[in-house]
Amino acid sequence: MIISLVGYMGCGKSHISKILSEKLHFKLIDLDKEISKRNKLTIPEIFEKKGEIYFRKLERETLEEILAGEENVVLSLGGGTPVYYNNMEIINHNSKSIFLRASIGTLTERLSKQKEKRPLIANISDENLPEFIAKHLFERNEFYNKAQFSISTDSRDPEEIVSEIIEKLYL
Ligand SMILES: Nc1ncnc2c1ncn2[C@@H]1O[C@H](COP(=O)(O)OP(=O)(O)OP(=O)(O)O)[C@@H](O)[C@H]1O
Ligand SMILES: O=C(O)C1=C[C@@H](O)[C@@H](O)[C@H](O)C1
Ligand SMILES: [Mg+2]
Repeated sequence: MIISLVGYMGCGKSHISKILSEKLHFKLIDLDKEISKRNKLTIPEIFEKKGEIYFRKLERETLEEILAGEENVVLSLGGGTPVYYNNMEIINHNSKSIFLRASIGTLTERLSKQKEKRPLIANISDENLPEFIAKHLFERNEFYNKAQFSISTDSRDPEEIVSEIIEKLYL
C-alpha cells in the first residue's frame, strides 16, 4: 500500500509522514527529497537554474515512477504536486490519499520561519504572506479536496494526527 500525503507548504507532510512511516514500518519517500537527490540539486536550485516548468516535469516523472514501483510506502508529496498534469488522478488511482488541512494563520506562522527553503514564497514579505497564502490556498483547495481523506491539523499534536490517519485507513 502507498499512503500519499497532500496539502499546502507547511501543513506538515514531511513531519507527519516521518512519524507515520516509523509507526507502520513503511518506507518513507519525500518527493521533494527524491527529486533533489536524483538531480543533485536542492529544490530552490532547480527553480533558479532550470525554472518551475522544468521542476514540474521532474516532479511528474518521479511521481509516476514511485507510484508504479513501490509497496508499503508513505509518500510525502510536494505542496504543488496535486495541481499539475493529472497528478491527482494517478495519486488517487495508485495510493490512499490524505489531505492535511491547516488554516491560513497556522500556515503563515509555520512558513514565516522557513521561507528560504520554499522558492515560491522566498521573496514574499512577512506582511504580505497571509494574503499570498490565502489566495494560493483558495486556488489549490480544489485539487487538494480530491484526496480520499481529509484531516485537520490546526493546534493538533503530530502523534494525534498520525493516529487519526491510521484509524481512517483501518490499519
Ligand atoms: N501538527 C503540527 N504541529 C506543530 N508543528 C508542526 C505540525 N506539523 C508540522 N509542524 C512544523 O511545521 C513546519 C512545516 O512542516 P513540514 O516541513 O512537515 O511541511 P510540509 O507540508 O512538508 O511543507 P512543504 O510542502 O514545503 O515540503 C515544520 O517545522 C514542522 O516541524
Ligand atoms: O507548493 C509548491 O508549489 C511547492 C512546494 C514544495 O513542496 C516544493 O515542491 C516546491 O517548493 C514547490
Ligand atoms: Mg515537505
